[in-house]
Amino acid sequence: MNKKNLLELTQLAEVKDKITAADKVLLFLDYDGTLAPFKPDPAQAYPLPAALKQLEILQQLDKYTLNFVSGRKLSDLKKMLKLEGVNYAGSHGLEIDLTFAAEIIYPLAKQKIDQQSRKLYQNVKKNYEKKAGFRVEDKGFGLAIHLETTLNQDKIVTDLLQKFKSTKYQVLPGRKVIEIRLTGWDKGKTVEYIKDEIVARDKLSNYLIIYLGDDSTDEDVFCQLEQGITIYIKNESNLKTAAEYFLADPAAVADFLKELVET
Ligand SMILES: O=P(O)(O)OC[C@H]1O[C@H](O[C@H]2O[C@H](CO)[C@@H](O)[C@H](O)[C@H]2O)[C@H](O)[C@@H](O)[C@@H]1O
Repeated sequence: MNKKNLLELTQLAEVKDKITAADKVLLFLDYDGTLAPFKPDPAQAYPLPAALKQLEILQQLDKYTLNFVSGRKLSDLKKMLKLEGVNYAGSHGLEIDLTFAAEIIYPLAKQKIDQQSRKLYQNVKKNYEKKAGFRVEDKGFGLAIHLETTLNQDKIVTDLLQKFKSTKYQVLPGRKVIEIRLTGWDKGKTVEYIKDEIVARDKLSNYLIIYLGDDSTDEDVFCQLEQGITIYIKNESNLKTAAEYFLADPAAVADFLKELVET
């Protein structure tokens, strides 16, 4: 696994050259594990102040457009970041709030969810809400089933995959979490959608996309992005990723954002 640590000088120089050559940088960031260190309670997982400080500066620069893409609910994501003049995508992009759009965009609004899929979703929710060792987060567009321990995670995932097999929902294992969300949309499609909207609105031709993310749902971006800079935030896991570069943790992300400010 020959991944490049972005905070090493050669890598940084490579990235800075690309930034200098572009008229505009579309900077996309995931939230949990990228800007905010993991906490047992999601309500206590705040962005690192050092990262927020740099984001506030970048937001003021004409060169940058800031976009946040998270598995969290849109309202939750906005509450945690509290940044004005930036684009937000919550629920893995199933709810998108663009600064220049009149309304919230729901990419799968037209998709009909059959009775059987709805029923199963509610049953699974109720079932895990009652179980010790689990915490269920209902985000409307999906469930996050948080696990205290990963001991039985594989077995639970297998069971849920079987249950949701012929439904409108997909089951995605993460770090001590299992996400159940609507099929047909992901963070990769979200980034593509937001990029197209910005490019059309600002008539951009010479732009650079940078995406930073830390988990399996961010891999959809790393795999789908045709051009741009992809950065994996490793945290405590290994370097199994399609991203080109890596950073150690949210503190390293804050350092990288500072480098962007200074470029
Ligand atoms: O797309 P992200 O911004 O990375 O969000 C993914 C999920 O993150 C949250 O859960 C994770 O972070 C929590 C806070 O540190 C932690 O308690 C939990 O164990 C992690 O799985 C969030 O609660 C989910 O809704 C997001 O989908």
